[in-house]
Amino acid sequence: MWLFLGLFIVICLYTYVPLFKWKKRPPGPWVFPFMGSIPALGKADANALEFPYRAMHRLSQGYGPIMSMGLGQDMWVILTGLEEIKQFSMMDETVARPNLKSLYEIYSFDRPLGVIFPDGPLWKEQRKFMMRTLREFGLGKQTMEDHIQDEIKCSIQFLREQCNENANHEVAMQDFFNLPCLNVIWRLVCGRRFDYGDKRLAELIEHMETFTMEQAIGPIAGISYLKYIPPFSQIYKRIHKHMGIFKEFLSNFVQEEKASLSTDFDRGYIDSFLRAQARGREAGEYFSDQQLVISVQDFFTGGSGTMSKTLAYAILFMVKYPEVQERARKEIQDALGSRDEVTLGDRAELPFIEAIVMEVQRLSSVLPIAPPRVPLKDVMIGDHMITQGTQVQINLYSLHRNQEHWGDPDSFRPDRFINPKTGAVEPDEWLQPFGYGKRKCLGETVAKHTVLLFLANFLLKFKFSGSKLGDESATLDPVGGLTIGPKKYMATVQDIL
Ligand code: HEM
Repeated sequence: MWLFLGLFIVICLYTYVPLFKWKKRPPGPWVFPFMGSIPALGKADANALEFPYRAMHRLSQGYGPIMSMGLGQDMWVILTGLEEIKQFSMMDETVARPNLKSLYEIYSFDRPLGVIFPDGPLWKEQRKFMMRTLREFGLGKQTMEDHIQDEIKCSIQFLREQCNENANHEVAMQDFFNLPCLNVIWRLVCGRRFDYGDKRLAELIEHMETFTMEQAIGPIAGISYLKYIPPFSQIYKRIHKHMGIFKEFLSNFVQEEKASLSTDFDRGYIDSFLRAQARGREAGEYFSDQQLVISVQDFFTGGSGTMSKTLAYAILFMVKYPEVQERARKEIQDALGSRDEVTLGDRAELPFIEAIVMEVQRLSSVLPIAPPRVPLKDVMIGDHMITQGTQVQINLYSLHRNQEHWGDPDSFRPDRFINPKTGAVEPDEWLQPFGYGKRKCLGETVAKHTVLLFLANFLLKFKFSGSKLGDESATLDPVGGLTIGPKKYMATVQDIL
């Protein structure tokens, strides 16, 4: 009994004392031993574990755009206001990531590699290389568009086959874009694609989603001792196993690509990286095989699921708002005349489609919280100081649901992005699905083009409506963890072209 009590007190002190190193913290809820601010999160949102970003957003409405709270044995700052996020994201001192040991064990050979999680010289060098290489490959150029268009053609055929499989022409659309979007990334990585029937493709998605769609991954990554406590210990082991298989697949693939490297041209990112590796020191310090494997993994975990979940939400909104779907289709038909393929060259004629994509990105917030940061020295944001070493969360969901700015943040209203006088689509600074500043998403252009081209071409070829079987499951509530997407929903798919 005394031993148990003693142990409890030691754990409480271990988790509580570090929280009070920081005396004048930004406003925030009470912090309790062991539990930190979890009671306040639970009070703000009964489903706080499922939707932590929503619980934080609700709390911030009382505490303001810079809020502090205790999570695990650390004090965290949550940024939810546009000015605060902009100021913080533009500083050199705030590009670093916290030391997420459990995450590196799961994700990247026990240390931060790739581009999403490292910082310092490795991140600088590799981010620059990735940016340059993606640009050379044709981000926003014809080669990339050709790849996307070809994948769209394959997936249109695939949807036709699926909807003809049953008399009601119903398809579970929440996962439909997983395979095509993984292929868009696969082409970027090596210039090739998988056949949709290839079992490896479905397996890769399963391994990856064990990580990206796990609700508990945020707490496991951020609170170092959770991996020892059930049920988190089992979850940790499961994700570790799946990501191990995923990395092994990529490692083997990288070795095969190395063996067949041609001297004439780069098939994809892997070839460009291998060529830089062969050039040695003049190319940079960090061109190891493991760095390549995790960079490729970053493309998949950062790019594939985010695009496919955005598209799955786009179709769900089309089902829920048939009048928006009809107006969008008419805009496409008017722009194309007798042509039957939407290209990027048609964009100027498709302001409403662009507005729909923006509104879908705002309401879905498929990556609701950017990966955490840690300032390398004390920084002033607004009137508050964030002390060196404090973990910082940038809550993008909060920007997208800000009541004051949007007025009706929970309504689906693409016209909010259309200028009523000119009819042109206008970006809004409060829409930041790709993050802001020095660590902004590297795949923004690929993602924007992919989502727009898929959606427009699918709306031209198919009409989507609710399930004839009276399936009520088409809710807008999300599932997931780091990345979120719609729950399972059936759509009736009518082939119209
Ligand atoms: C709809 C699709 C996408 C969304 C919503 C999205 C969103 C984001 C966000 C919010 C971040 C974090 C920014 C920050 O740390 O402040 C990020 C980082 C990143 N994204 Fe994306 N992304 C998408 C697609 C892609 C694609 C297609 C790729 C690759 C081709 C990609 C590659 C990356 C990489 C490498 C980073 C890390 C950048 C760094 O830390 O320096 N993303 N993305």
